[in-house]
Amino acid sequence: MEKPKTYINRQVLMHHSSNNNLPKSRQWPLFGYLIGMTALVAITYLYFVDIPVHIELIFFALFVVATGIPHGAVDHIVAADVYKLNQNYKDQLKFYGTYLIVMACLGALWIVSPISGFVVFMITSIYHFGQGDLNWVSSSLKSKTYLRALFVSRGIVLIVIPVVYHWQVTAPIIESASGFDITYIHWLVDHALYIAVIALLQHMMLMLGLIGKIKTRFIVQEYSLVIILAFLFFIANPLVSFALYFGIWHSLNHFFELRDHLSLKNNSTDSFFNLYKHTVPFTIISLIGLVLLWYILGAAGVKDQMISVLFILISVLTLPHMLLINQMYDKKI
Ligand SMILES: CC1=C(/C=C/C(C)=C/C=C/C(C)=C/C=O)C(C)(C)CCC1
Ligand SMILES: [Fe+2]
Repeated sequence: MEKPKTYINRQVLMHHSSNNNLPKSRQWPLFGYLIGMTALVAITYLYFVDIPVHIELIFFALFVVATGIPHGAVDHIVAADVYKLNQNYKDQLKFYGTYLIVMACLGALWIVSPISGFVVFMITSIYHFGQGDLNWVSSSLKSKTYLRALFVSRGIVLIVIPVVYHWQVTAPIIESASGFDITYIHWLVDHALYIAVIALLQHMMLMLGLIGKIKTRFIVQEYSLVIILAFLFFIANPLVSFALYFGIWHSLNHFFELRDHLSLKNNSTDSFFNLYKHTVPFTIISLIGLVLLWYILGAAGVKDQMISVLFILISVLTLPHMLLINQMYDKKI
């Protein structure tokens, strides 16, 4: 008589925990639209191999400006919520001060040792993307070690495939930022395909541990997502595939998570568009900053260094964002 009881309890528990925490981006019909869009871009690459570079760059810029930058531009609201900050001078100074100090630390590291700056950026990005994608399974898992391993493993798929497999495109960007040419690592270039395939397989294997812990339907969904994303990462220009992932999976999902999380206390963020409105000031400041940088570098005659400066700037700006979001999720776990 013991068996059926345990079974029923587990079913109830699974249903309860996984349904309550299923993020918007994993719910139908949105999940279907996003997967469809991802597949559409992949199929476009499959049939039209020679997509003009300027179209690719426009696509990249569009997503970065529409959702990428804005998803970090509400960090002040997230921090106010996570650290219970008030609108007073002292608390504001605390937030902006800490944010700037973290930025300055990574900036200093980039100057002292560009390779270390780059490595810190890659490791933290891997964790941040994995956490954003898979935090919703946390309430269904007892082992936090397995959860964190899943985050790292997902992040590896998202970063290693586009960066290593497309080394012809990414190596010059990495070299201009870090001073290090990854093509010096011969095994990396010679076995780029194997490395990318292993990056994918390790995650597919680790995800098997989810069986029995979350609904089979959600596991099938998650496998489909990983396979379609990996397919896109293999065949598309890495800037395009990354922008698509960053724009419609990472950033959009982040907005939905924040809307649900923040609206509990703050009714000015209760709808998606209300939250999006809050991103406007810092998004505009970032864009003005970018335009200014372009002119300053142009005037100084070092426009070629735009990519490296931009890359370092992105890493410096995103480190406090990644640390803050980690704190936000840790409070929820
Ligand atoms: C190295 C490298 C890339 C990696 C970019 C990364 C790692 C961005 C991280 C952004 C973060 C962490 C945003 C936070 O929300 C690209 C552009 C794919 C291609 C060129 C080479
Ligand atoms: Fe982020």
